[in-house]
Amino acid sequence: MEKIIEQTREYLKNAYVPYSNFRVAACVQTKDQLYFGANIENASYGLSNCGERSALFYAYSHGVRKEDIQAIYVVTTADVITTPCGACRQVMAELMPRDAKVILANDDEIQTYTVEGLLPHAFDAESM
Ligand SMILES: O=c1ccn([C@H]2C[C@H](O)[C@@H](CO)O2)c(=O)[nH]1
Ligand SMILES: [Zn+2]
Repeated sequence: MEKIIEQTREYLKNAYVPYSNFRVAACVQTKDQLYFGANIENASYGLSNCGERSALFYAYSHGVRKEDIQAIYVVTTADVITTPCGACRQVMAELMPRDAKVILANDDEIQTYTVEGLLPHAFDAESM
């Protein structure tokens, strides 16, 4: 776990954050691969993409599918552990298994959640 967090931390430098200056890096873990991403902002702020979604979309773009995913790691340098935004929780509920781990880390601490724990009763394909 610490090794993957260290590798993910390397991607903080790739975050494009001219507006918030808040860097987030993420890593999607499958049985045998790691897919990294970082947050990418836009002058039209609402178009900014979080680190979590960057990593998930990158993994899917390389053929990864829901059942392949074991965990997503999310790394910041914030003083407190920050949890994923609502948009990312909804995307995680669509693209990751409910019991997949969401591992959050800053410089001092690691906290582990699940997709279900962060977004219980999610709206999904079965809801329609
Ligand atoms: O869990 C989070 C929370 C925020 N951000 C990004 C969005 C924006 O670029 C910046 C400030 O909200 O951090 C993430 O990438 N992940
Ligand atoms: Zn988000």
